[in-house]
Amino acid sequence: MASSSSPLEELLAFAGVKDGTISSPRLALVVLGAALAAYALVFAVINVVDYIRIARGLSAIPSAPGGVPLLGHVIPMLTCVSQNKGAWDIMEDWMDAKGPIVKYNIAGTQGVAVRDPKAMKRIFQTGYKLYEKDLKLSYRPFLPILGTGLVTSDGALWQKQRMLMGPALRVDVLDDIIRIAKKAIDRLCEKLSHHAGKGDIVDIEEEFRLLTLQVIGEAVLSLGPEECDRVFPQLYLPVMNEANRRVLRPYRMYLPTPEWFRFSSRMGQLNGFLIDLFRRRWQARQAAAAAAQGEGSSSSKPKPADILDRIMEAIEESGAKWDAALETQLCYEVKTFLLAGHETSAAMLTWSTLELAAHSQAADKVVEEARAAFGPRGESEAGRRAVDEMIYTLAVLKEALRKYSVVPVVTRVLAEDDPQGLLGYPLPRGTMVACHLQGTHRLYESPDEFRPDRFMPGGEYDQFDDADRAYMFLPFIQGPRNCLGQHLALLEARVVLGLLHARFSFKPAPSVHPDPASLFMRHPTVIPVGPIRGLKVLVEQRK
Ligand code: HEM
Repeated sequence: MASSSSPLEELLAFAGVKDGTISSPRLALVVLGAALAAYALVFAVINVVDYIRIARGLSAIPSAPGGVPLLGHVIPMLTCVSQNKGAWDIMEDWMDAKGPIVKYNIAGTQGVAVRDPKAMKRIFQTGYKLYEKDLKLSYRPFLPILGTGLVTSDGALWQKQRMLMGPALRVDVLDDIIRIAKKAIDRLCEKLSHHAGKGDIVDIEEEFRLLTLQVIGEAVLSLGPEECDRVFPQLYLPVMNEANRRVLRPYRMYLPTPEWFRFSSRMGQLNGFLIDLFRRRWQARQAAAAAAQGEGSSSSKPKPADILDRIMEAIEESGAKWDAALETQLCYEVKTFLLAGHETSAAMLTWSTLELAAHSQAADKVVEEARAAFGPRGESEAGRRAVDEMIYTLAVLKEALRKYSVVPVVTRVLAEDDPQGLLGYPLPRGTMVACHLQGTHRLYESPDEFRPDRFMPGGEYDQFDDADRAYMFLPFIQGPRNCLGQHLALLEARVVLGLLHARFSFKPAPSVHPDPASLFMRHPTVIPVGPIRGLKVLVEQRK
């Protein structure tokens, strides 16, 4: 006859507990297992309670169509790519169907998507401290690169860094940008002159990527074009590519694959390269300051060479100690500038070039402005004032940013309950908020049409209500966390777009782009959003 014992007795027997004496290391396993199970249970209960709290808080908000129990809206998000739509396009469909605010649920993460300018004002301006960066999801794959840099920090650290970095990207550095951008575009034009009129196919999107990286590399670190072309394609670009892959395949962050090891090794080398450069620069500054003091020199400080010099000046003035923590933080900031500052600008230039190829009158106006500022063949240097007068070129760039929303969505997560909430709906702590910049940009008349005049004085943009206007154009968002590089980006792009078109005209290569309609289709998975098949062009000298 089989003996019948209870599960508890069996567990005690497995653990070796006999007659109140402990006789086996199996007990440790049982205790560990029990502790893990208890932890998992508590974790699950907390999550369920939290889920219910957020669901209740969002109950009055219209739900996005297409959700199913448990998975929520995961399926439309995963299947949209097969229709050449991005997750952001699906969100826009939701708002078209349900209004300016909808709630969604992606496998248990509950959020709302909004596109109304009044909601944007709450998120970016009046309530910005409540609406924190979402580091757990959207920015997670980029954290090894951006760390606690400006884009991915919050609270006191962000405030301190913004105060320190802000001035380095404004004011007089902008004059240097014109010179740096002109050199870069002169080099690209020299390269293009070998292809012009020969039927050669040029990957202009890739050329813009290299050019904007050279500009930011020189503006921030005084790197020459050869050094930029040597260091970045080897270390920085592969790291960025892997981070981008991790957005759709987050498991790549954890699996110790050969790519994972290559990523870590390149990160280490890139950090090493930057920190070595910082140390040499800092020591040179200290040595120069000591020499000047020794000579009793009272001459004024030399003009900073680049953005790094300006940041170091601010560090010296703040009295901060140079140590490993400061080096690491500076490394994050510089990588943030590289990341934030080149692909976005390259995407803006690519779309603008594509639209100018399709709108010859707009191209003629850009050419006219560039020749007025830089001379008939772009041979002269131009000052800030002359470039500021290129207002139509600026309108072209803004219209490209509006029509294509290269950053279509930014996400936030509510740090506390927001009783005022968005569009009359209070929101509970923990809600994800998709600020749908693309949705806002489509609240214009005939949004699919490319009309730079919208951004000319007295144009459609100027006609918006005073209270809303600033929140109707959000490529750089708005408020205290707005893009620190926006003036730099628009200045650089005016020089590049203007001089490029003053010298050449472009036509999408028919052999690569046989279907003209697909030229204007946006990439569904990569931010900043570029054309789905890139942009390969034929080049002609402009008369
Ligand atoms: C067309 C070009 C650009 C676009 C469309 C763009 C767009 C944006 C957007 C949408 C944000 C807000 C991100 C968020 O809140 O989650 C942002 C932030 C930022 N951008 Fe840009 N950006 C551009 C160029 C640049 C350049 C050239 C630089 C630097 C040289 C730069 C540096 C930054 C920094 C440091 C932040 C973080 C600001 C903060 O949180 O305090 N950006 N940018």
